[in-house]
Order: sequence, then C-alpha cells, then structure tokens
Amino acid sequence: MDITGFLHYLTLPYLVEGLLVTLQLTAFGFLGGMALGAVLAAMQLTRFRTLTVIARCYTTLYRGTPLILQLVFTFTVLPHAGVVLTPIVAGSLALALNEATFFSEIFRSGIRGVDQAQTTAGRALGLGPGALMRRVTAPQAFRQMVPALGNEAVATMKNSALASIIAVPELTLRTQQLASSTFDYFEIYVATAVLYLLLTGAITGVQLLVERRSVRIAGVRSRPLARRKRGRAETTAASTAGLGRGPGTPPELAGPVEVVEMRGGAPAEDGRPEARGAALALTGIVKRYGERTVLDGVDLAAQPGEVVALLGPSGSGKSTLLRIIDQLETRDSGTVTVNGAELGIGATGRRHSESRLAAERVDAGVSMVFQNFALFSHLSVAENVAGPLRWVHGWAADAAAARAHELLGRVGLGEYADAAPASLSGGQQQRVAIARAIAARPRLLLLDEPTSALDPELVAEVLRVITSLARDEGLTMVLATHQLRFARQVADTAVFMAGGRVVETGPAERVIGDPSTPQAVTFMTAMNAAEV
Ligand SMILES: Nc1ncnc2c1ncn2[C@@H]1O[C@H](COP(=O)(O)OP(=O)(O)OP(=O)(O)O)[C@@H](O)[C@H]1O
Repeated sequence: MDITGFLHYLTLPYLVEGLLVTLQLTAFGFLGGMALGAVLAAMQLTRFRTLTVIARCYTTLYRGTPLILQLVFTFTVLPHAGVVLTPIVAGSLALALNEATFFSEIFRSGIRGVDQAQTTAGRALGLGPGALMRRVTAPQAFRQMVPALGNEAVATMKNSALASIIAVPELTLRTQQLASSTFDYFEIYVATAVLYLLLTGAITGVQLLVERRSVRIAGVRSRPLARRKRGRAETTAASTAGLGRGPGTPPELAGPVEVVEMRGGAPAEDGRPEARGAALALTGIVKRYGERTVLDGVDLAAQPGEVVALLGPSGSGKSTLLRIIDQLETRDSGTVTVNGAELGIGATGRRHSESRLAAERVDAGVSMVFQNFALFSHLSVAENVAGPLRWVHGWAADAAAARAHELLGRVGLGEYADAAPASLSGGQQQRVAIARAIAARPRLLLLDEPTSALDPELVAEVLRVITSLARDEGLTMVLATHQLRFARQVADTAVFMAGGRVVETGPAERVIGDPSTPQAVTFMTAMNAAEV
C-alpha cells in the first residue's frame, strides 16, 4: 500500500467533510431515535391498549422492512404528499424512525428488568408514578441499558452509510465517488475504514465512560474495602458469640430482647377488637387470585401504639393482608381505614389512581418494611433514608441528611452512611430499611416477616431494633412473623390466621402461650418445638 497516498486520503478535506456528515446523521438518528423510542416504549408500557397496539404496529412495520427502502420512501414518496426534504434531512429522519424501534425495545427491557421489589418499596415510601420512574426505575434501568445503547450508537453510525442511496454526501458516498474518479481504491478504502474506526472508537470510549459513571452509587464515598469487610465480620462474629452487637449495634439495642409492656387497647376476648379511634381498622377483607380465595372476610383493628403480631402457617394470607393495608395489592371487597382515612377505594367503588394512593399512604402515615429489605441499590445507605424524605415529604436536603444520620446512628449503622447497600450484611440492610421506613415519622408501621430472609445469627440484631421502636416510639405496628418468642415479647395482640381467615385473636401472651382453637394449638406447638 502507498503510505503517502493513504495519509493523503486520510486527511483529505473531501473525505473529512463526508465524515462530518456521517457524524451529523449518526447524531440525528441516535438522538431522534432515542426520543421517539422513549415514546414508543411508554406507549407499550401503558395500560391503554390502543396506544400499545399503535406502538406495536409501528415497531412491526419499521423492524420488518429494510432501512434502504425506508430511506428511499422518505426521500422520494413523501414529496408526493407535499413534504419535500433535503437528502440530509430525509436521511436523518429515516434513520431516527428506524432506530426508534430498537431503542424502544432497549428501554422496555431495561425498565422491565428493574427488580419489582425496588418499585414496590418506592411505592410503599409514598413515591407517585412520576417520582418512582425518575428516582428509582430510570436510574436502575439506565445502568442496565448503557451497553445496549452504545451498541445502538455504533449500529446507527454504520447504518448511516446506507443514506448514500439517496445522495447524502456522507463518508461512504464520498469514498465511492473519489475511488471511481482516482482509481486509488485500496488507499481510499483503507483511509475510509480508519475514519470509521476512529468514530467507532470514540463512541466506545464514551460508552465506557458513561458505563463507569452509571455504576457509581449516588452518595457513596470511596472507603477501603478491607475496613468494610472487617466491620462486617466483627458484627457477625459478635452476633454469633451471643453478644448481640458488633460495631453496628448501638448500646441501647444491645443485650437480650426485653419484654415490652402491653400498651394500646387490648382486644376483647371475643376476637372482634374495638375499632373506634383505631389506628387501623379492616372490615370484611376478601382477596381472590383467580378462583382461589386467599383472604376470606378478615376483620382487624389496632389501637394507636398497639403492636399486633400476625401469625399463621405459610400461605395463610399474612403478607397479602399487609400489602392490602398498604394498598400495594388490590382487594375484592372490604374496607381499610388507617388513622381515620379510608384508603384505596373511593365512593364510586373504583380503586384510586397510583398517584392518589401514594398521597393517601403519606397522609395516613403508613409505612412498610419488607422481607427482602429492598434498599435502593443505586443509592448509598444514607441516600436510601434521606432521598424519600426530600422527594416525597419535601424536606430540605440538610434536614433530610441530618435525619438519615440520626436514624442510622440509632440503628447502629452511622459509620455505614456512605456505603453501598450491597456491601452490608442482610441484618444491617434490614436495619437500614427500618430506618428508611420510619424516617418520615409514620404512625402505622407494617413489617412483613422482617427477619425471614436473614441468617439465624443476624436475626437478633433486627429484632432488637424493632423492639426498641415499639418501646421508645410508641408506633402502631402490624407485623407478620414466624418468631413466636419475639412476637410474645413485643406484641400486645396476636392474630392467628389460617386459610385466609382470622381463627383466633387476643392478647399475645394468651394466644401464643395458651391458644384455644385446635388449629392455633397445632401451629404454636410446632413453632415452639422448632424454636427450641
Ligand atoms: N400474586 C399472586 N398470585 C396468585 N396467588 C398468590 C399471589 N400472591 C400470593 N398468592 C397466594 O396467596 C396465598 C397467601 O399468600 P401470602 O404470601 O399472603 O401468605 P403468608 O401467610 O404471608 O405466607 P408466608 O408465611 O409463606 O409468607 C398463598 O397461597 C399464595 O400462594
């Protein structure tokens, strides 16, 4: 190869101008495709079937026909409808319309790929659909989508070469013109390949940069890994040794779980608790999944400051009931009243919109802790607590950060404020989740088997935090648990459920220690034997 000739063509203004047109086409195709792709993805994710069908038809049409045909169509057929476009505008438009279908699939799969537990936790914290998308779903989906978006940028750039068919003076067209007039095919095509590679290399560089930035966790400051691991090991070792506290457990939460005095209104022995002035009142809750009735007319009430333990065999409906209280699950009939406000269903009998439900959760002061912690993985520990205070409750950044640090200190995790959730043990993550749930000072806290996903040695640290909350905060709590000893100590009232019904209810001490129904006796005996 003639190196001088190659270098001459590599820097030839005629080709470099072609490269700039290629860049322009790529940018229009990519950005326009992204914008339209976002609209198509939203149309396909919406509940409105007509929009979904329109988006699907568009995708099928554009994905199913060659780009070259679309380019010719845009350039030659549209003028018949009175729309005359210059080659470069027609090329950019055709590219964007084509790329949109691929972007829409990337967006859709990115959004669908976000763990549902993360969005459920966001809803439970009072985030409406817009805030949930902006604060939780989009950032998490974006992290997954960056490689595919980089790929699509390269594909758009390569596809732009097809615009030569409608005489767009981009790099490939200019290469062909130059080669056919000079006959220096080899040098010209190698120079063009190098120019394309330079562009591809730049796109890959940008992709890697964005990828590196996007995996960063907001609010996380670098901290030596060895220190984090040591802290974690110490916590585990301390718990295993029965001390109940490592560096992560505050003094007030150390030591054996104390018996908590009965507070709040204990239920009448007939199992129909007093509903007047209740923090929570459920009447006739029915829930069906298809033909299966999983909750069959549940009545329940909790007085302010009362701790209610939901007990019962697996599948008896405890989690479903908690999710219905927090409006994370629909119900077929029955009413849910929290602190005097009926939630979820209006006078017309229709379920409220997600944004209204979010506002109702906040107004009623209900919050929830989940089995699987569900800390937001793209935020630091402190941001998990402070973020929702700012986004949902309108706290100033300083006040939210101060509250987060105060609460993290109280659950013994002050020094982990800047850590990533994934670097914490399960027990520590659950303590952060509890801090997050109580940060906005809810009046009703729901806990769905908060220790069942934890290794046995980590259970005690979480139970201590819950016990301390019940004792010090006077929070009304409804908690589903399989830990009978703990339930007996912390709860005022125990509600035993089986087959979607409340079988027995009464003072926790009595229902757990001396149940009166055969089903409850069998369950308590089995669970007590397992706990020994
Ligand atoms: N989305 C769903 N679709 C269909 N069935 C469901 C769904 N969610 C729960 N169920 C069923 O409802 C019943 C009650 O489930 P739920 O999780 O509320 O029970 P649970 O008492 O909390 O059980 P566990 O103690 O194992 O968590 C179960 O039989 C379960 O299979």
